[in-house]
Amino acid sequence: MNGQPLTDQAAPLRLGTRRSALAMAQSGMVAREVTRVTGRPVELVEITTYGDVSREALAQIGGTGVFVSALRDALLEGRIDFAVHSLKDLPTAAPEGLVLAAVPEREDVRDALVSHEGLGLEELTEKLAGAGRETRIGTGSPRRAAQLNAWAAAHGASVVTTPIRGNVDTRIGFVASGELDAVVLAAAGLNRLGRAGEISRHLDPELMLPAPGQGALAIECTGADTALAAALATLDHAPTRVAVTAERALLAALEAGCSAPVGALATWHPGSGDGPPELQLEGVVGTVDGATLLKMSANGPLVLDETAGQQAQALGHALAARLLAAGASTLMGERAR
Ligand SMILES: NCc1[nH]cc(CCC(=O)O)c1CC(=O)O
Repeated sequence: MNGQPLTDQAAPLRLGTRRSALAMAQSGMVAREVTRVTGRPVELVEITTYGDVSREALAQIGGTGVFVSALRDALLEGRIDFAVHSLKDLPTAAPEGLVLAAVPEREDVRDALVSHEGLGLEELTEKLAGAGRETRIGTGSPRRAAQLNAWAAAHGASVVTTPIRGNVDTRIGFVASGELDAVVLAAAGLNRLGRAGEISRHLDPELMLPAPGQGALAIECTGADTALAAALATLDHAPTRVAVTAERALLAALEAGCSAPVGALATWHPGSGDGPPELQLEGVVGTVDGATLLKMSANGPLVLDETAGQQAQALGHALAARLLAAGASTLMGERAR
């Protein structure tokens, strides 16, 4: 064999990551997996992204990869060997010069409520209504606000959604301090931080469709090191990759960014008889005040072969076309073209 010199093989691989507790936790998990499949040590290289330093509301700055661009620059400049992102923070446009080497198996896709006294939405709003006041729920996400407000309207509950930002401690801190009655966070994040015990209730996707790609990670590299790309590819989980492909195709076709009030969830179901499994894609678009929620689903048999990605994209595009025909773009607000 005349592969790379031994010293290179033994050199640590450089994993680029954001420095938040959540990013470090999920990057640490990926690092252990990469060491397992390559036999090489992995060192974490902390990169500060614009999303980490800007105090602007995400709804204002989001949609253009504010958590991602600095990591991609580091990849393209050769300062790191691969990057780990939360898939839901990745813009849908494929970046020049980079490959999505792997989408590992997804964590819990659901959003979670962390509330005063651990109450569920119904009990919480009823209790506070009894005390003569509205329920204040913190979330910086228009998608979550839209669906919370729609739930409140349907249940005759008085809910006020308040934009918040910050890391998990900051957000949960608003509930602990009594400033807010509840906050909504991704269950996957709390699980990966070992803080699942702080979840009061998981929100059923019926009530709260997650963000496209929620709960999944993305491992990105340049592909120049083909041996590394091949090793990373062994961490790919095809059912997850195909599901998030459908969700992201829907998002892309709606021309919505990660900060738009759009939810999507693709789930696998057994096919009929001997047929292939079915991929079901649900999508929601709404107004932040929850006055209108447009919710639709599409499904189709899908074989997990080399055309699976295209089939999933077609499913996402078809659902987007139906949502747009029903007026989705008006709901999301006029977009620059
Ligand atoms: N927008 C920030 C972000 N990106 C990914 C997650 C959670 C983890 C995941 O979805 O994989 C979070 C925090 C949150 O939504 O509570």
